[in-house]
Amino acid sequence: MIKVENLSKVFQTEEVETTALNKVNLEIKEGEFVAIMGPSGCGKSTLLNILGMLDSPTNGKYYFCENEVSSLKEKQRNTFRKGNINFVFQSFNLIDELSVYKNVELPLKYLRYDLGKKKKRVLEMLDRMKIGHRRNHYPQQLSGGQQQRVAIARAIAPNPKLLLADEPTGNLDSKTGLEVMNLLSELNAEGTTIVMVTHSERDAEFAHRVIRLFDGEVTMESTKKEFAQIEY
Ligand SMILES: Nc1ncnc2c1ncn2[C@@H]1O[C@H](COP(=O)(O)OP(=O)(O)OP(=O)(O)O)[C@@H](O)[C@H]1O
Repeated sequence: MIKVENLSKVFQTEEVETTALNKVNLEIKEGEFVAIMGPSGCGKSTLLNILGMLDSPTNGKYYFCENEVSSLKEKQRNTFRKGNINFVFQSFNLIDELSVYKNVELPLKYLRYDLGKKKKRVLEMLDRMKIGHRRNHYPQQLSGGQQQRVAIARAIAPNPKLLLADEPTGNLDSKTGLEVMNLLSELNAEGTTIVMVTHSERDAEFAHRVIRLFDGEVTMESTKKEFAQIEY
């Protein structure tokens, strides 16, 4: 599904040049659950943003479902991303002015789902995330775990091929975080490919594979089994 070749990203400001990613090579197969780990500033979010086509690399190639997408213009990238890739963030990123129902409905509106299909899908996703009983609430009236469940419902409503999660449990207590990880794991078992940035060794245990970054370079990839042996 994903192939990245010699991918580099350099941020240039007036005073400094930062190499956030340095010749990264990696492949992610359809159906995988991959965790990206590494110390603060090593390039995890930059990589996730490029995989999610929110940003483009300075050098190198990015193939998504065998299409070379790194050279696409922003508008083309946006079109390509819609329906294919969606995100879950540490800070939930829900729209405070919209109800839970309307938040989940939003991506389907952009994809021009017809009315009946849209309603059915929103209700299905809310039930799936066990938050249907709060559909008329607003984000601020929900707990952190409930907000993240709404955010996941919104992310998966268009049935994306790839779900990208940036520290999805970062703002949650341990028990609620575990619930969210179980939901992500279930979604993965049902076929959604997941790439997740995390600082949590516990959350990484849910992944099939861990990619470790250090100073913008991949330093180690391990399978779940090897990872378990290394860490414990
Ligand atoms: N828009 C930007 N402009 C300039 N430098 C940037 C920008 N975004 C990221 N960087 C730099 O690129 C490097 C990698 O940042 P990135 O956010 O990808 O790290 P990270 O591994 O996700 O860190 P953390 O775990 O703290 O979130 C950092 O040195 C950061 O300062």
